[in-house]
Amino acid sequence: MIVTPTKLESCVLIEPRVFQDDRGFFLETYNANRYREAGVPLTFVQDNHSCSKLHTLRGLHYQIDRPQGKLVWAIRGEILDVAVDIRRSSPTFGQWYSVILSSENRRQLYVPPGFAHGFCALSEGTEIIYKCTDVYSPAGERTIAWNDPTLAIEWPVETPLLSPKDSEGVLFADAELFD
Ligand SMILES: Cc1cn([C@H]2C[C@H](O)[C@@H](COP(=O)(O)OP(=O)(O)O[C@H]3O[C@@H](C)C(=O)[C@@H](O)[C@H]3O)O2)c(=O)[nH]c1=O
Repeated sequence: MIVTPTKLESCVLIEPRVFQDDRGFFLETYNANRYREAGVPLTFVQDNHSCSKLHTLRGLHYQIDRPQGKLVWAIRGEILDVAVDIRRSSPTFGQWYSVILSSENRRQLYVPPGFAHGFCALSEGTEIIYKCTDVYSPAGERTIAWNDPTLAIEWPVETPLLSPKDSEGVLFADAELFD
């Protein structure tokens, strides 16, 4: 597998080795030993699977009480996946990184704990899987506005399909962040 650091501290892009043969393909989507060496140090305790209509945007999400590291990949269609470093002590605090994850390129993005995460679906019925290093905590959920002017994330659509919660995200400047 190929591991590429991103410009954000501890956030890495992984391209698993894909084995093709007459029957189809095989790949390891997670292997504790190799992913630890790649800079994915924590144990995962929850797996999520979501399906999104074209131009759905989910995010920017994080849990303030139980920060989650997330290993994200697409199994159908493609997304623009976005990680935002919201750790005040980090050298890359306030910076974002985006990458296309698709069922074609098989890339995985590791978004560490202490980051906000979001994505935009670039195809109809886009399905993603992500492993999380901590469990869901509804009371600790926080949402930063996807179109926050300070972060100025370059999204591929101007009027995405949003949940009511994501329509009311708070400004980055007003958000409760990590030390
Ligand atoms: C995230 C989550 C949601 N749910 C429930 C709550 C709700 O009724 C329904 C849909 O939840 P949401 O609208 O929050 O789903 P969604 O907008 O897809 O939330 C996700 O967005 C991406 C960007 C992330 O990074 C994830 O961590 C998560 O926050 O699923 C769980 O039961 N467990 C979970 O872990």
